[in-house]
Amino acid sequence: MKRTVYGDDHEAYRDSVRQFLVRYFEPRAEHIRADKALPRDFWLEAGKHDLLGLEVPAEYTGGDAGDYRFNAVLIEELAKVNAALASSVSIHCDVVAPYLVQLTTDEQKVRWLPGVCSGEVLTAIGMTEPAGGSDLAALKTTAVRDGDGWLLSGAKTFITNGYSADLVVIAARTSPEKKAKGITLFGVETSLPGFERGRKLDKVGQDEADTAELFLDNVRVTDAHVIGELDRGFIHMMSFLPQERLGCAVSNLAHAAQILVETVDYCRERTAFGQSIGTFQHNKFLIADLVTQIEVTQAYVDQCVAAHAAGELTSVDAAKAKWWTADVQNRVIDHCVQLHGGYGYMNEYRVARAWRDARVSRIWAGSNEIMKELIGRDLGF
Ligand SMILES: CC(C)(COP(=O)(O)OP(=O)(O)OC[C@H]1O[C@@H](n2cnc3c(N)ncnc32)[C@H](O)[C@@H]1OP(=O)(O)O)[C@@H](O)C(=O)NCCC(=O)NCCSC(=O)C1=CCCCC1
Repeated sequence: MKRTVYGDDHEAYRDSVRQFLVRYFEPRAEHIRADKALPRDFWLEAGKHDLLGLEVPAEYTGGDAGDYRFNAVLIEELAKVNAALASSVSIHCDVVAPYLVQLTTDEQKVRWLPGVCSGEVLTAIGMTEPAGGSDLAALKTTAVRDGDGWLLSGAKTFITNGYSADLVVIAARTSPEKKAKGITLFGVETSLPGFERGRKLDKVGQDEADTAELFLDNVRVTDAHVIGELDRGFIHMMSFLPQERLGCAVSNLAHAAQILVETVDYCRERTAFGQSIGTFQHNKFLIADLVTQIEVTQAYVDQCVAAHAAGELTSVDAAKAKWWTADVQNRVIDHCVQLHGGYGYMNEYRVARAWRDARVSRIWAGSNEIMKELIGRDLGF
């Protein structure tokens, strides 16, 4: 079935992203995987090729696409090549950028956005802490008034891009007595005294995206670092999380769809008992089942993308898309491993790495259980 959500301009952008990845990512993929981070020159090239500033107005040297469908095209193409690449790049230009564009003063925009678009200022967001991720309103990092500034102290963990970032949006508690209504966001330059990065965390998958612990020990910032309104940080995060979750859904599905395409090719070529393995009824029916799961899910995700482009996506729509695609992705790729037989368990095979990469989709950016909690609450339970 022809997908109708994207027009000719989106497809032209898709082609340019593909060409960029063939030229600048694929030849270096093994080195990037071993290094467990995207190198800075990759980010700088991505900046030159208009990959990083889709959310950013042109006056701050962004692309000013003004249409979420370009973001979705970018995420799809990244995820088809590599799930971790999609995670790392989308945190920068699809997750953090909206905070820096929609909640900042003109002075902050001038200070941060040109570097965000060029790849000179790499970003991350610090929500999750060692003591908790799902219960976001209970975060413990503090921001205490100190003269005309603030002193930030605490720890963040599982921060995508945290090891390389130059600017991190940190959620900190400004009013201890008010749980959700006492959190403020700060744009914190990682060069500030008292800001330290911990280890580059050793994950099960998603090797190409760096993930780190961050420590803040009395990091002094000014009011010019406050992003959005004082004590409304939780509400700001709640209003941007649907876009992050939709981005995860787009990525989850594109990743699984691509691995399935490659697996179907494998099933055509691989023979056993004198015939291609795709022709065995068990495998034929399984492939039919998997293709159907992908295509039917694609229709819902495309509908969510169109709704978000029109400003109509609800947090519940995004929650449904995120948990469902995470399950589809894991189920489909697990079957793809099985269809590859022993090769499917070898790390040198893409399908094996995809299987490791997919597992986190059910955990991060709001676990499947938190997504179902949101859907259940919406039904009045
Ligand atoms: C959904 C959730 C569990 C909700 O929490 P509670 O039950 O504590 O809060 P609750 O009772 O829902 O609300 C508090 C107040 O706040 C108001 N409000 C909420 N949303 C909004 C809103 N949109 N606008 C205005 N007000 C809002 C609410 O009305 C309430 O006010 P009230 O006290 O009644 O006066 C939330 O905490 C969550 O979502 N966790 C997952 C975090 C999570 O997703 N990390 C992910 C970190 S990022 C990550 O892991 C990665 C992403 C991608 C790749 C790398 C890793």
